[in-house]
Amino acid sequence: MSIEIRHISKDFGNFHALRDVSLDIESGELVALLGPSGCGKTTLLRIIAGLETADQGHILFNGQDTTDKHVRERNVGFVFQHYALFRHMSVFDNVAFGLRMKPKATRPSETVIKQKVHDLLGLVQLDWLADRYPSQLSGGQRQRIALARALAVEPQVLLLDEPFGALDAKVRKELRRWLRRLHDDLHVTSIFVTHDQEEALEVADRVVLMNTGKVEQIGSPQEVWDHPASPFVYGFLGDVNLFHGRAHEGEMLIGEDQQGLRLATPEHSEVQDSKAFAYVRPHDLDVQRYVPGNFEQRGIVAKLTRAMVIGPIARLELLPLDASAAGSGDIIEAQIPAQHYRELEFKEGDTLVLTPRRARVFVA
Ligand SMILES: Nc1ncnc2c1ncn2[C@@H]1O[C@H](COP(=O)(O)OP(=O)(O)OP(=O)(O)O)[C@@H](O)[C@H]1O
Repeated sequence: MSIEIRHISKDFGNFHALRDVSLDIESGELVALLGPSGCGKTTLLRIIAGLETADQGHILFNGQDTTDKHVRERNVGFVFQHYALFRHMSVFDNVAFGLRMKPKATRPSETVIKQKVHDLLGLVQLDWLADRYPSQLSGGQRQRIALARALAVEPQVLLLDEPFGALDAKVRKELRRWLRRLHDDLHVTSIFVTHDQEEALEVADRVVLMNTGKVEQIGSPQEVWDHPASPFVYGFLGDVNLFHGRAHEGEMLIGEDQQGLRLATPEHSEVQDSKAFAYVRPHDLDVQRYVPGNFEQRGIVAKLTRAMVIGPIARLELLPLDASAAGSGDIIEAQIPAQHYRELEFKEGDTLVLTPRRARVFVA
C-alpha cells in the first residue's frame, strides 16, 4: 500500500503542530520519522492512522483519499512505546484478539486462528511463550508480542510509535535489527517514529527529518548523513562542531589572526563578506601540536582540556584560544585513532591546532 501525505497542517489552539507536511511513501517501504521531542512526529502518525484529523490536507492510501475512512477501515496495525498488551490475557489470546473481534462474516474459525497465532508467534520467535501472561515477559518480548498482535489482522500499513523507546540500549539494538529482518520478509509498508538518529539510520529505507512541525529533509540514511540539507539536520544527526566566521567569494575565514583558517567553499562563490557557519564532525578534524610563529600551520588553535581513550578511539575536548572561532565557551570535540593519540604524546593542557578535513558551510 502506498501512502501520499498531501499538505497536512494541524494546530492545537495557537500551536502549529504540523505545517504543510507533504511526503510520498512507496508500497513496501520502511520509513522513519525522526526529530526532536515535540516536532510533530506522533501527530503525523496519528493522522495517517485516522486517530486524529488534520486541519488541512489529505492522506491517500493507494491513491484513494482516506479523509472519510474510519480508523477501523484503514487496515492499519499499530505498535506503541508503552505496549498495551491486555494484562489479563495470555500471549496467545492477545495475538488472537484482533482476529476474534472481526465481524462474524470475515472471522476465521478457531482452528484457523490457532494456526495463525502460532505462525505469528513463530515469526517473532516467541512461540514458546504462548501460555504466559504479559507480566511474565521481558520488555523486549512484550514489544515483539505487540508486533505479532498488530500483524495478526494482516494490516496493509504498520505504524510504530517509538516501539523500542522504553527498552535498554542493548535490547533496542537487537530489536531494531530484528525489525529490519522482519520487514524484509513481510514488506508491509511501515512508518516508525523515533527520536534516536542511530535507530532511524540503521533500520529505515528512508528517513524523514522533522523539526517544529515541518519536514527538513527526506532521503536515504546515506543521503541525509552525507548531505544534510540544513544546519538543523547537521546538528541533529550525530555530534558536530560549529565554527563561526565570514564567507567571501568562495572562501570562509575562521579566526582573526594570520594563522586563521581558510576553508574553500566554492558553493558560496557569489557571497560577499557574509556571516557563515562551518559544521565539522569530530572525526573530520585533524589535530597537530601547535608551533608558535609557524605561519604555514593554519588552523584553529585550542587547548586540550580533556582526553578519553575509549577502545580504538581517542576523544579530545578542546577549548579554542580565539573565542570568536567557536561559540564562546564552547568545547570543540575531536576524535582520532587511539593509536595516533598515543604516538603524538598529547597531554592535557597542550596547545594544539585543528584543521577540518571536511566541513559543511552555511551562510547566514
Ligand atoms: N492533543 C493535544 N493538545 C494540545 N497539544 C498537543 C496535543 N497533541 C500534541 N500536542 C503538541 O503538539 C506538539 C507535537 O506533538 P507530538 O506528540 O506530535 O510530538 P513528537 O514529535 O511525537 O514528540 P515526542 O518525541 O516527544 O513524542 C507538542 O508540542 C505537543 O505538546
